[in-house]
Amino acid sequence: DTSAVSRVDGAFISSNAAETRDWPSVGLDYAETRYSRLAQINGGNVKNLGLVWAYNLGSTRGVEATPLVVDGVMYVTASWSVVHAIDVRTGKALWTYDPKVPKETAAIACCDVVNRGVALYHGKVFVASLDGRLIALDANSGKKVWEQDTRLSAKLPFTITGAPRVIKGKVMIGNGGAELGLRGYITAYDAETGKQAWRFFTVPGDPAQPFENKAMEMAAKTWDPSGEYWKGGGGGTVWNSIAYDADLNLMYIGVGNGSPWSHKARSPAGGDNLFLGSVVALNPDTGEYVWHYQETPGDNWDYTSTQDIILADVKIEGKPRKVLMHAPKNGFFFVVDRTNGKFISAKNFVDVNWATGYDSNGRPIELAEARSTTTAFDAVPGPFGGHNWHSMSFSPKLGLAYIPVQNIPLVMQHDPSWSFGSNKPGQPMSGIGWNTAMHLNTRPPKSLPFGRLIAWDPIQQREVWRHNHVSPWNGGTLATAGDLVFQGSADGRFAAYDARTGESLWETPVGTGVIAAPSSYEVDGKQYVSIAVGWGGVYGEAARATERNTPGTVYTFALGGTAKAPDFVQYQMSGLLTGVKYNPADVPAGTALYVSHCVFCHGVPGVDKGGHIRNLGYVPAAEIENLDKFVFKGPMMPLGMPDFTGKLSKEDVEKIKAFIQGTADAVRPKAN
Ligand SMILES: O=C(O)c1cc(C(=O)O)c2c(n1)C(=O)C(=O)c1cc(C(=O)O)[nH]c1-2
Ligand SMILES: [Ca+2]
Repeated sequence: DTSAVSRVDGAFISSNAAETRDWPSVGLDYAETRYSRLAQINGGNVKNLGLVWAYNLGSTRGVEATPLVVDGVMYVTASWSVVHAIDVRTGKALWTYDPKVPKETAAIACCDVVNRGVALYHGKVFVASLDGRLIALDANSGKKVWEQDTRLSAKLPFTITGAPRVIKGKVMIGNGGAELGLRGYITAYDAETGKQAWRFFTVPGDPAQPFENKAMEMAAKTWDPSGEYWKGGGGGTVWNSIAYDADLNLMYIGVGNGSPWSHKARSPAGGDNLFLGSVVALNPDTGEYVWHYQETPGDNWDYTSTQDIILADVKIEGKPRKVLMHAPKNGFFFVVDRTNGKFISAKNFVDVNWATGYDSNGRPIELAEARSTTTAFDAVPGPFGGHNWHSMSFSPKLGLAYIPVQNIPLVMQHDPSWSFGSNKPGQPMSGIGWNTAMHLNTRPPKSLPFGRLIAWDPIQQREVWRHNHVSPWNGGTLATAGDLVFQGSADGRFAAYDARTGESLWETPVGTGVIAAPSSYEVDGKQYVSIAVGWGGVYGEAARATERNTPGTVYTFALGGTAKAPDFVQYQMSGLLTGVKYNPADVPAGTALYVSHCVFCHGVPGVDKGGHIRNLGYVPAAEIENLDKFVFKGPMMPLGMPDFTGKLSKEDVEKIKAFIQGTADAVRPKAN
């Protein structure tokens, strides 16, 4: 019943946490545990789990949302921030809402046209749209009640992919865009009216202007103004995690990477660059700074700390402690005292080569080569992170966190020729506004890709078990009181594991790669598990691990479910490109242009196999022969492809063609 959302408020979310019959906020509870206390589905019967219904979201790009469910109604988002309200009892739509995001927004979205879900409060559904709006909908009708533009300016590359959270009647939302160049912040809006309550910036602004608050005055001391970081914004976007402790009246935000990535370019004399790569505790009533813990001082590797923050009460050396747990991109698992931000412990959960560990003050012990400004560094983890936004969960019963971890190799090298807004061939995606001040893969990476699900003991700081996946970029996790861990995978399966041992207990194909996290809830006394699938996210644009390409779909499972899965769609790709005429002398210049305009979406021609965006080494030759017709006001613009008119010349396009066909020729197996 959609009217049940009228009962959702802070007390509802807090009391639901005891039994978790509903799933009323994106991380399930304010502590963001993603631990369902339902145990009807358990290790003994999970093999009888079956499909109850599948719902086609009608999307072809990444789906990252966790389905929220209250009283048998599901609220979930698809690509392009489209909201679907679904009746769990029938699997049918109650309403949908399309915020009609302009398609050209895709060009300023670093990481796919994704959305991680909605928030519910007092009869409203809140969604943040890719183009930077926070929208309140009537939960009954799906009609818009209010809308706010959260951007500082429509001219700046603001996007939103994250789910809002409602804390004490205020809707909290940050944004993305630090790859292109922004100053990060989080804003609170009144849930009823949409009126802005407060805004907290995460990095200092233009020193010619007064500081907004004492926290900014403190932060500014850790930046070198000769880098003129405020011109590009400095970064520190709050694009994913927000947790809340009602007793302490503190909310915790995860702060993103530096903009540009290169520390040297951003802050030439060094400095920690607060609050990049930090967890910051704020007063939710006022947005005032309370404390911070910086996990990556002086970020130089796109090491965001926006990964999920989980709050837990644990015993450490016999003493009960209120902690937060965090596994950010930088590869270390952190346990921090959430009352005061004091470091407790950190240990790497994947191999890392930028630091050997953390000292007792919570500072990383770095390796000098990781900051070399003259040589290339095979960063492990790389900018994709040892763990990205794919949600972790925590079972308080077993004391284990379940983390989708990975390595995606990438070599980084400081680019001394970069200046803010420069667009030079070879600067990664600078043609659509990226500002990394790093060259990438100037030589092939030596580290190897992998993806795993690990169970991590935060007290002992050690891995308890691991399950190896075939590829990086697997889905978020759900832990349950039935001692199960649910997770979807890049190769298109949804599976349950024994939460104690990691043993695979059940799995089902879901038609495409999975990146989102599942949720679990009870309707009419029955426990359900739902997962929204849709391959994509930043890695999934250009790479994939399954031959299936089924549209975005929500699958809902229960014991004894017998529904038939929809027909799965095969990924269509042409053979390796052949026959496009080109001048081999154009290949080097074409390579540099391809890097500055095409590579993050289309991958390396003939090497990558395409994600939800096609690899240009595997398209019909006629399309590459007519490449100019695709890059200048081309037919893919309605799908989000940028128009390169005025950015590339006809000659540039010839050079890019040379690179595409030349690379395809270079990788073609030779007949002997
Ligand atoms: O710095 C930013 O503002 C920002 C934003 C986002 C985003 O909003 O999705 C991502 C990232 N950075 C990022 O570094 C990253 O690895 C990433 C992956 C994804 C995704 O949805 O797959 N988004 C983002
Ligand atoms: Ca980033």
